[in-house]
Amino acid sequence: MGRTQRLRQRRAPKDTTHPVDHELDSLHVLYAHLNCLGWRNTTQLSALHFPQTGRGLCSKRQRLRPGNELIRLPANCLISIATLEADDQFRALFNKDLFDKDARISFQALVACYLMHQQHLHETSQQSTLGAYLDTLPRSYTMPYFCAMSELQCLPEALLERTVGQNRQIREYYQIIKTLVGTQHCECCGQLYCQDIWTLAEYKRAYFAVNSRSVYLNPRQLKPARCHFQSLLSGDTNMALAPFLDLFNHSDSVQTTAELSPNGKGQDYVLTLDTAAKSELQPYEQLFISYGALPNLKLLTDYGFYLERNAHDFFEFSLSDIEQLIAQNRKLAAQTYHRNIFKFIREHNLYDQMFVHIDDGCSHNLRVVLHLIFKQQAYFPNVLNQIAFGDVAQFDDVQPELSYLVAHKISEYQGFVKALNQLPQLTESGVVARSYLLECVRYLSDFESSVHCQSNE
Ligand SMILES: C[S@@+](CC[C@H](N)C(=O)[O-])C[C@H]1O[C@@H](n2cnc3c(N)ncnc32)[C@H](O)[C@@H]1O
Repeated sequence: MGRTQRLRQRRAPKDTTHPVDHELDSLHVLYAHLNCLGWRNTTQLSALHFPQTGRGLCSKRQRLRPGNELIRLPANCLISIATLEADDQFRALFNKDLFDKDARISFQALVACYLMHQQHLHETSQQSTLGAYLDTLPRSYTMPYFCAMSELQCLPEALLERTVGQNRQIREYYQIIKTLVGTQHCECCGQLYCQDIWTLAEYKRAYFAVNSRSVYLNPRQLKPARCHFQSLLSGDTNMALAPFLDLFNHSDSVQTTAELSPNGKGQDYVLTLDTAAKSELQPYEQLFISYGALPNLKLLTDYGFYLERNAHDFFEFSLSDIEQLIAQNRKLAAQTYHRNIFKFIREHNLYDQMFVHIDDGCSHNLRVVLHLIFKQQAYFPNVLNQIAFGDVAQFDDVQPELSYLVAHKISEYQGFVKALNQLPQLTESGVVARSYLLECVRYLSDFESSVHCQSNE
């Protein structure tokens, strides 16, 4: 055994593993490719498999502290609007004369097309400039969007709503892309674009690759003065894919900043660690970045994972949750309610932001809505003034109803978990969704216990 290998064996902690061979190969090709583009891996980052998160990044040699740069990637390594605009072959697929102001797509949807375009070049002629990057992308994703139909039937409304929204959006964009590009044949293989190459299944995968791996950019940065795609796009070109940098996983206990910074010749995309739970991160310890102050529902539906005891989590209720509670709870069902109370709440948008937070308690809107439904005795000509300007304490009398609502939700989510457990098998997305539901049950149970602890104090 050589000296390097002995050192490696000594240093790598037992609970991490190196990526498997084919992944290692593609990562090496990517290092080399980025190196040619000017990336110097000054923090000696390396990809490993970590038991909690799967593939992620650590530094092999450096100890990193808040204030240190995590990575400095030359801007020409990013896949941004500048990359798409500079690619003649890709631009030629989109005939400007066919752009329609009533049928636009997001920049994210266009970048997904670019990934498919490069993937096809990579597969058919090995001529993609992004081949090295494409080979490092995950082969599958774990958002509920990719759940089997039988699993979707066991998921709560809040998850389904988002998944259905994503599906609507993806299909709308795909239809527009089909109209623009679909009937063209590929020059190198003769196949029809949307029928054979950019299939809907491929598009979905590419869409979520971009959704879960892109970094934010100021919309004016890296955008050429003349933009072929301008009148096709519905929003800003405020994101980019960042090869290798997109191997950082997310944590709620770090703060990081990202900025484009001049480097003498051009610009670098620099990620800096601002704060972390520890004052120093050791070699081989996983390095995390922050994707934002995101609750678990968003992490699950957009990124396909959730965090246990996520500091940014909260649990949101809908008005129909309260309607269902009334229908199912004998005591509440026996009560009489104002005939138009739900209409009134809907008309005045009082049902927005009805949530509980483990430290902050019940949100103002949820308290007000529970009060209006369960406590307001007379009709309320002046109730909106009271809500906006009145004494908040007057809405404090809803603790029993809040407890019923939380208990109702816990039992509903336990029911969904049970239904998932009864399926003969689960997809990867189904497994992640089931553990997310259990985390929600844990969150709500802890919320309920903390409320009781407070009232006993
Ligand atoms: C930008 S990528 C990060 C690298 C990714 N793990 C990989 O191997 O390609 C984002 C994806 O990583 C995963 N991820 C990020 N943070 C995570 C975490 N804290 N726990 C589990 N998975 C995480 C999710 O699948 C997410 O969609």
